[in-house]
Amino acid sequence: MKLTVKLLDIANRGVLLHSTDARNMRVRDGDRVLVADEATGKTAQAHVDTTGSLIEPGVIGVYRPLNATLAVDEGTVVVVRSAERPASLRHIKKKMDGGRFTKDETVDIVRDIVDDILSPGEITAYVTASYINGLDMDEVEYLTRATVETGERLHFTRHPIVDKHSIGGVPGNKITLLIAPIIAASGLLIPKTSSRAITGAGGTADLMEVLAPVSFTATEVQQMTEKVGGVIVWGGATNIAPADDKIITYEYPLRIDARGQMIASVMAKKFAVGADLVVIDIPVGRNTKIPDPQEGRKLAREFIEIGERLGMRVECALSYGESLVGHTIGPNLEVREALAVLEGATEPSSLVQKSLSLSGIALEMAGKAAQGQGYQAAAELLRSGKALEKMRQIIEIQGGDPTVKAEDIVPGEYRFDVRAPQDGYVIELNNSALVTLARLAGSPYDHGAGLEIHAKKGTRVKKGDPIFTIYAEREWRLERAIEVGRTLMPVVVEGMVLERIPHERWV
Ligand SMILES: O=P(O)(O)OC[C@H]1O[C@H](OP(=O)(O)O)[C@H](O)[C@@H]1O
Ligand SMILES: O=c1cc[nH]c(=O)[nH]1
Repeated sequence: MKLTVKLLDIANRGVLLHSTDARNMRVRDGDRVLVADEATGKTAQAHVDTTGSLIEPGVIGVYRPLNATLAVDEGTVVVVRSAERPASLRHIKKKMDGGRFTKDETVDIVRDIVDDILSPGEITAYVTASYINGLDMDEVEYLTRATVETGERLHFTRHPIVDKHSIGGVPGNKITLLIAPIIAASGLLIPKTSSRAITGAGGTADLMEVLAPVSFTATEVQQMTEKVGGVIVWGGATNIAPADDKIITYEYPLRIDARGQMIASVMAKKFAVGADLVVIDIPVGRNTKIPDPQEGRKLAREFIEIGERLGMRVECALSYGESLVGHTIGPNLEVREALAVLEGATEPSSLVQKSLSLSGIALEMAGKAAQGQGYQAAAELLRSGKALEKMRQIIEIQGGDPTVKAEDIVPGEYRFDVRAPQDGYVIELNNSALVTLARLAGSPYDHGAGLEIHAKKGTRVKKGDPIFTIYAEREWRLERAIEVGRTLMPVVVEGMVLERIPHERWV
């Protein structure tokens, strides 16, 4: 059918048809059409929305991303016809039924995700099918390679390129803000790209954004890394492994991290930046992604195997994930805590030790420290202030204020202290419930939102002592967090039935 173009500023790969035209073409909402500009021969596939009022029959509303491909002007007459569903939908259905993806099927799916051919619902179906039925090592390798090949890669002349990645799953995991500057301060190159929150209340990209912009092109990432030794940027803005960030967008609401998807997601980003040496942090423990250490060891071997297949040397660290790293959850609170350590604070020991241990492994792998001396070498880079100086250079080159101090970074103005209802010992801090409260308080979008824990596991508390404080930038969010907190009660004080088991509220 020939329709006249009206350009619409809508940010998804779609078109708007008048319901009369749609009916005549036998297409419905959510179906696909092929739009062709006969003058230029350009064609593009798009999802259909229909309307009875926003446009007239004979007109087609072309959304901005589609016009990025079509490049038609307002008023152009284009040919529109119904398009069949992409093959990748059949592959997703196959996984739902327990089948295995072939290499080509994996490429189809990843390409259709990157090119916005698959709708949000269809990508969620892909993530869910992979989450339920899993991926074997070949499927993970295909997925890793396809995720790399559909994006840009960095090519450094200097080697080795070092990188680290946490699979996440433990709240407060702000260690990259320490590890990246320590590694760079040692003279090694670390082009660190991070994702935003997946299952937590603040991904490293969300944290770093407090200090400096995190959206850069692949070329800029390479140039900045070559200049100062390292960066901490948001992978989703770089076109490095573009499928990764799109898939993570649909894992976030469900708070899932499909296992095989996770391995491929992490290893694709490491491979795409040209990493030679990679340290993977695998938090294990209740309420993490890997509750069982045995499962953690298996996952570690799989990371190492995929590294072998792609030519990267990988070492993994199973880390304590039973309770949060440090004492804070949420962007400003976490950045304040990490910056304080760079400035010389020796607490919280969980944050310092985990950061130095992982940095130490990287330094030993790169030959910057003898076996077993990595921790000490990292500690010296921290103690000497070299890591702080390097972090200032990273902040500056990314366009932030290099003179920022920890005390400058403050949490939201609304706060509520959750107090111990009775004397006793804190015997549990439920990670998942803490994340739920932090998200309810507004984290990571409201940088000032989050939690500060005053009494970690094993701490003796008296009736009335504050156990943790909830911060928010908006009063109604604080109220909501308090309300839900009353039922979720993420802290158990010995001898008190504080841990009700409500039906979990997902946010
Ligand atoms: O939200 P959850 O699932 O905890 O994990 C996601 C976080 O873990 C990784 O951190 P890093 O890049 O190694 O610092 C990712 O990049 C992301 O920031
Ligand atoms: O970057 C990450 C971290 C955890 N899980 C992912 O899928 N990607």
